[in-house]
Amino acid sequence: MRRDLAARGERAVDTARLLARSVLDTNPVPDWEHVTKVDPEGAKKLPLLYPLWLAETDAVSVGGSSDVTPANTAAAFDLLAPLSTPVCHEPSGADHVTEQSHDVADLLLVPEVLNGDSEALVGTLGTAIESVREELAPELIRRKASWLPDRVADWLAGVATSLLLSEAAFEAYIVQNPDSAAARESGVGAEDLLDPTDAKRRAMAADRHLESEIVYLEYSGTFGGDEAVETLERIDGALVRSRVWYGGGLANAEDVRAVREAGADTVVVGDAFHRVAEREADLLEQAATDLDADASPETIREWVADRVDAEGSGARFLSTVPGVDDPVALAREYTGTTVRAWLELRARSRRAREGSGEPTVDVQDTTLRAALAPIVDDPDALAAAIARGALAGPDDVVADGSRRSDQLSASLVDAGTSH
Ligand SMILES: CC(C)=CCC/C(C)=C/CC/C(C)=C/CC/C(C)=C/COP(=O)(O)OP(=O)(O)O
Ligand SMILES: O=P(O)(O)OC[C@@H](O)CO
Repeated sequence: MRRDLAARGERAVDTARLLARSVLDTNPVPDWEHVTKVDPEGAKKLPLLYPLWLAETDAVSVGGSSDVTPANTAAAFDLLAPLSTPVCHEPSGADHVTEQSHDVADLLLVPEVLNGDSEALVGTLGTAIESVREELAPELIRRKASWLPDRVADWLAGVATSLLLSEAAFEAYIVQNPDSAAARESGVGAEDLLDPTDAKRRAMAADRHLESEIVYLEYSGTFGGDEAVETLERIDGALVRSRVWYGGGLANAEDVRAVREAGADTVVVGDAFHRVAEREADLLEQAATDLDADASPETIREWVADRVDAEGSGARFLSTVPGVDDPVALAREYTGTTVRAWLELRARSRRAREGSGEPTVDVQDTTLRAALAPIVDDPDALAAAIARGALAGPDDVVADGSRRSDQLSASLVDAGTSH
């Protein structure tokens, strides 16, 4: 009798849960329109004033499928932690999840590939869960409460592991570009690509069986075109709870509109953002040759206007953000501020080296600090972190013990000699 009652109670809870899943939006992943993927690998740089560009996106996701390490992940989080924009962590290996990544990230995104090898579906995930349960969580509890009896500490480690996973959002990837690093890492070959009908069926399985918070159509590095649009249209309306994310090759408003109209809730942009930093490195070098350290804002504005247009990387990145009305004007504004900030930092860094010999830069009353003030809570700390990042050469040890970063587009290490 008691068992009957308990079973009936449980069934009622299940029914309520099912009903809630279908009627209410119980998905903890916000309905973001635009996510920028920041790859921590050293070859992928950040623009010097990355907080300005990233203030336009709804969320940042830190992760990449190759050459990501615990160290470059930590360095990326050091730079991104002070932003007001939400930051997600998308690890591609168990050891990328650390106490720091957990503290800084607003959301843990766990990839599982629906059309790759079993390692990329559940193998790496199993290894990661084991490592959290048996290493990360016990270490954390030992550090925070070394006095706890072993059995209690072990029980708490189990609870902490369950909590981490219950708060995570699972991403069911459909990887459709066999030439991408993501495909190589997840064992997706040409024979594994899915046509729109099969993609929809697996998306439905991910939504209703795996309960994945995100179904991610991934063309990493290339735009999926008509095939992606057709797949999204097929998936659209078939899912109950999962958000649909599209990523791959987005660098203009037209393609963004096409995938959004086809049913993508969120577009993810990676390469187009890192290209802003790539192009910026050359531009700053040129600016240091063409312009005086104390060039007026007007002179800088004209210099930038001659070099930044709709085909430039800044405008292309901003054109992928649905809320940005005039990408060229905004790209000119951000690039102008970057050039001013850079010329100023170079001059200050040179003066500091000539004076005390110390490679430090005072960021008070700088263009850098002023540009950050409206968009973050602690502009002093962030300006100092950026200046430090630009000052740190690949072999420098940063005096205050913070991690080195070679992720910024430009370095002040060798920049103090001209002008
Ligand atoms: C649960 C915890 C603690 C950790 C999770 C660890 C897991 C499950 C990692 C998943 C490994 C995996 C399946 C990796 C491949 C996933 C993938 C398609 C990533 C997308 O990579 P991109 O961000 O596109 O990278 P690129 O831009 O470098 O191609
Ligand atoms: O780098 P791109 O081609 O923009 O792709 C974004 C993202 O889907 C990669 O995981």
